Amino acid sequence: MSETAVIELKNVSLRFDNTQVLKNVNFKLHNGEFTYLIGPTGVGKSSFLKLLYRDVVPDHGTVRVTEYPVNKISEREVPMLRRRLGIVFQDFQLLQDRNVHDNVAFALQVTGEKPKFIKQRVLEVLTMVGLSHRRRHMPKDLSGGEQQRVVIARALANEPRILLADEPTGNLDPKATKEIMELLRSINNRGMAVLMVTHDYAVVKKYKARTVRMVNGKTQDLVWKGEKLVPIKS
Ligand SMILES: Nc1ncnc2c1ncn2[C@@H]1O[C@H](COP(=O)(O)OP(=O)(O)OP(=O)(O)O)[C@@H](O)[C@H]1O
Repeated sequence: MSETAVIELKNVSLRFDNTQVLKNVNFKLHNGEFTYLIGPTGVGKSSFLKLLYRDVVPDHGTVRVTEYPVNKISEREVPMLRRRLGIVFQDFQLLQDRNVHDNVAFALQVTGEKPKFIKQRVLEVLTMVGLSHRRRHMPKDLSGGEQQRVVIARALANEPRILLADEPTGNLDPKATKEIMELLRSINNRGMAVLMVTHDYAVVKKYKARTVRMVNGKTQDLVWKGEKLVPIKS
């Protein structure tokens, strides 16, 4: 694994009205690394992700995503930054009036790709997630796990450097959770960095990877000690 950081936060603080969400946070995600971000409800995990795709800007500190100094770029550069990131949420957010192919194609149309390339790339990413045979189906005719795989295919369409996943298994049963985790791990094995927010301790335990907890506005790296996740001693 390369030691190059694809995400770097330096001394980042973020506050909403009376809530101090992050306090002087330093964090790195390296190229090709898989990392879980865990922590109780309301601690600021989603806000952390929002900082990366410039949905919110920090009060202090710097955020870098690949070559983009996120809090310094102009509005014009935000779409380019976002192309570096594939984003997957818990609620599938597929367009219900378009079939699977067209949902994935949409991500490529908005970035101005040519129809011939779009057709080829959609087939490629749907094959990667094991759903090319379902490309003419409507989202409502797919299971939850299949819908989430379409969302992942859509997130991969523009060849991002990093996949951000906010509770990607949150709405899924154990079988679908297993499929999604195996898919995310295989995407990571092809070299893509993955930052996954989760509440699911069973998932973190079964598919072990670097685990970072958010607590009191800080991030803290954890390690497995027997059956328990404990802070790394600094
Ligand atoms: N746009 C906003 N305006 C004001 N407060 C906000 C805003 N977004 C988030 N917050 C507050 O910031 C804190 C962190 O919220 P965030 O959604 O990042 O937490 P979370 O760890 O992702 O929670 P959950 O696990 O429930 O999704 C919460 O107290 C929330 O109410």
